[in-house]
Amino acid sequence: MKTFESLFAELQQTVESRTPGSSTVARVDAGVHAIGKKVVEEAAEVWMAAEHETDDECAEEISQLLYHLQVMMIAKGLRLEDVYKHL
Ligand SMILES: N=c1c2ncn([C@@H]3O[C@H](COP(=O)(O)OP(=O)(O)OP(=O)(O)O)[C@@H](O)[C@H]3O)c2ncn1[C@@H]1O[C@H](COP(=O)(O)O)[C@@H](O)[C@H]1O
Repeated sequence: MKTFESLFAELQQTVESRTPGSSTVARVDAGVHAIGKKVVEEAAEVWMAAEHETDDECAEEISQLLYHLQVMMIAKGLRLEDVYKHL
């Protein structure tokens, strides 16, 4: 099973190597404005799922939000430690 750390390492590698066909590369290339819109959209979907959907559907929306937050971190050149130091 993937973890937050293992997904981040995978995405960093995918973007660094510019893996052909990767949606993550395309999202990073689209820039922080587009990524930010996705973060807000996914956050709203988490909220709606928490209120109106099953726990598993809510968990899936949370996983998508985490993914898009990681895409934002990579687009900004942020490392896990840059975020963790604020936790
Ligand atoms: N974990 C994820 C992941 N979570 C969410 N998403 C993306 O976020 C979308 C979910 O958003 P929506 O529900 O809004 O779906 P949508 O409306 O089709 O979204 P858009 O594509 O239009 O933005 C999915 O369709 C995926 O494109 C992800 N895309 C990739 N990953 C993982 O990232 C890794 C690299 O993926 P690639 O870059 O695609 O090779 C792989 O391990 C993937 O499993």
